[in-house]
Amino acid sequence: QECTIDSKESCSENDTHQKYKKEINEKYNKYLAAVTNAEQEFVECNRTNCGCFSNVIARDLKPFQEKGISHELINAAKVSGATLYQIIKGRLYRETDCMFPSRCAGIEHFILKVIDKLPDMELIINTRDYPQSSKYYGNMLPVFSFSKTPEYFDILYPAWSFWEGGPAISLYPRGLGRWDQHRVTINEASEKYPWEEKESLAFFRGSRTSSERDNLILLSRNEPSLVDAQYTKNQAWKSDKDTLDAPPAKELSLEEHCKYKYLFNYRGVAASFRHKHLFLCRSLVFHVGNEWTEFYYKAMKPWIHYIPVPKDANQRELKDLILFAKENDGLAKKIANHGRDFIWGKLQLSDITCYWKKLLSSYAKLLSYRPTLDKNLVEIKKK
Ligand SMILES: O=c1ccn([C@@H]2O[C@H](COP(=O)(O)OP(=O)(O)O[C@H]3O[C@H](CO)[C@@H](O)[C@H](O)[C@H]3O)[C@@H](O)[C@H]2O)c(=O)[nH]1
Repeated sequence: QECTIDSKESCSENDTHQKYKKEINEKYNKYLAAVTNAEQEFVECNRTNCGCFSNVIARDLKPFQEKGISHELINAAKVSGATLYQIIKGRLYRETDCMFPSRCAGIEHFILKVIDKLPDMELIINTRDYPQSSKYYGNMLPVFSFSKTPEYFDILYPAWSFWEGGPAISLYPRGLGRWDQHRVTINEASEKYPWEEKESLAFFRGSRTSSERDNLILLSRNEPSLVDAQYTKNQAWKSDKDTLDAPPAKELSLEEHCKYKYLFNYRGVAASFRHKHLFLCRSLVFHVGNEWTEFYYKAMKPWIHYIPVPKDANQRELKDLILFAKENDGLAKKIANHGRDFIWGKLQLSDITCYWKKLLSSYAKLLSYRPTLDKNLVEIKKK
């Protein structure tokens, strides 16, 4: 039997070490080649008129271009958890009921900012986490959702949590939100913990909304000097089983995340709101999986702005990627700064407003009828 890292029986101790060194070198070379490749292909996007994200609007609206969006299609798109809105003569109207009132408020905040520049239209906004218009079953529906995978037709809009309505945890009892304020406080924390003074640990705190997170939690239990990743409670927590057979960890603020060099981002039910915050720490973001996205993810590039991690990475693969970052500290710092500069410079609150305006203006052009005011709706006014 051949001596390999996984079948160690026929190895002498020296053999195993040599084999491991060879394998890890090959892996590191593969990662370094990926960096070189990404750097050669990378073109900085232009923020003017939300140019970094326009291609997402074009992509999401394209399927509806040929036939346009009829009144019947809008009616069909009234799926559960989705809310009908109308914009008529520069005023915003909505169904009386919204499944998640603070999410609706977080959406309305932005629409009201640009309302006088928008033509008449009606639209269906899904306030649940999960997208609604599958490419594999049912009809193609013009539903607006904050997150999706390539398997959905949903039209992406900037999440409510840029303003309010994000997940409520004990640290943020009114819900994560106010991106403008988090930007300032996390930026301050990043200055308090510059790269050279950060702890050389991989870090994660969050609840078990997806089992994809398990391998990092297990690696942390096996190698606490490399990773500190622990599950916290969420509202669905009933027993230690829900935190992978360990007591729930204490929550740590997003600012406190900045103490650590390597921050992991995982999907939850859909994309996770932690994603944009992690970059502000000027820590290196390890972004796991590439299926679940929000509107701005596509503009960020693997190996340029973050370290891409396969969604099914086992403990060994996770460990190798973290070790790679530790061994290549200058490169790790460069990617961390690049990711931070993107989010700091190109994902400002004004970019969110800009995206909403461009998205709704482009969407309205696809309506094949002139909407008239539905008397059952209520007017939503600026607060
Ligand atoms: O110690 C902690 C624990 C959590 N958080 C933050 O709290 C939020 C919620 O975290 P978590 O409980 O892990 O939930 P997620 O899985 O990230 O998000 C869930 O909630 C979102 C909004 O409801 C959905 O969009 C996601 O798809 C869903 O998985 C995130 O922004 C975390 O960064 C902290 O800041 N410190």
